Amino acid sequence: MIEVKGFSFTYPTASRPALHDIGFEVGPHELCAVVGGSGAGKSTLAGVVSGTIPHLTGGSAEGLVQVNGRDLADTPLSGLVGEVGLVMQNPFNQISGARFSVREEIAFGLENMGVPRDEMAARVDTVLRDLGLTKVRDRSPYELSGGQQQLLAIGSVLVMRPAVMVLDEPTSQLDAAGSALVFEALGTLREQGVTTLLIEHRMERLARAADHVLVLHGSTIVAKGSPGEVLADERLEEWGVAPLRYTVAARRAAARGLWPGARPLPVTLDAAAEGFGATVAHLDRGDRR
Ligand SMILES: Nc1ncnc2c1ncn2[C@@H]1O[C@H](COP(=O)(O)OP(=O)(O)OP(=O)(O)O)[C@@H](O)[C@H]1O
Repeated sequence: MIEVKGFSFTYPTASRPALHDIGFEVGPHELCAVVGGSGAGKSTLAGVVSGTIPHLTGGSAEGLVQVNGRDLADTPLSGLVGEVGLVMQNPFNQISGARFSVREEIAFGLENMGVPRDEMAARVDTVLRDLGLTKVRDRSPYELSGGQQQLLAIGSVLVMRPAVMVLDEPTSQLDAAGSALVFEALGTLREQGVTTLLIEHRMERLARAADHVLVLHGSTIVAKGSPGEVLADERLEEWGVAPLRYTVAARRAAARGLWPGARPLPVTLDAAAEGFGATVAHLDRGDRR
């Protein structure tokens, strides 16, 4: 569970806050996506929820940030191991380089925690299976594709069994196939009850995968709700986020009376196909009369 209330943060050298008076909650089994233009405060938010900001950066913070009921202001970073895990953009930078195989790399954090060998092997096998990495378990991390490397980074965090995962643009360095692997893994996390905060640019995928979407603009949250509510908002572009092509097409159709009036604008291909299908059926009936 993530709970943020009335939270503001200013970096040590900055004259204005990077986050201003933000509040939201994400529960277990929920995936909350964060979108926003450049400089909106997305990575800062990822740092705040994963505990690195302000612990490592300094700066001034006010308000409440809780992870599983623990107030992050009073919790040292070492106390958050196993509570919250952070996965970043570049999978390559997250590989320790200290281990020879994928299996050993995933076990690395557990070794440092002194987890008994049997339990360690069982936990590593489970993560390998859940993320579809079993077949590459004996390969060097450096021989994997970018998508598999990012799965490995996710696995290395997941094996610590954090209740909360924060992912800061985990697919930005990946091609479509690599992104598909990561989004599949996000589905697995959600099934397992992990609370997930995802900063992401791939709107089509997050429109299908997220339970909630937050829009950050000018350091504050300007919209939050379901993907359908938030991503079809006509102010999205003003907030620095490019709308989905399905929404744009339906909005243009609506302006010409070619979108069913009561139907919300679509954010997924399926919803667009249904809406345009209904329009065509309506026009067909009109022709036949
Ligand atoms: N270490 C820092 N010191 C001072 N200011 C910073 C620091 N890091 C970020 N900022 C500022 O905080 C604001 C929010 O930055 P942040 O990186 O969180 O935005 P973002 O939404 O992740 O942007 P992008 O999509 O470009 O990565 C920006 O104005 C940025 O210049």
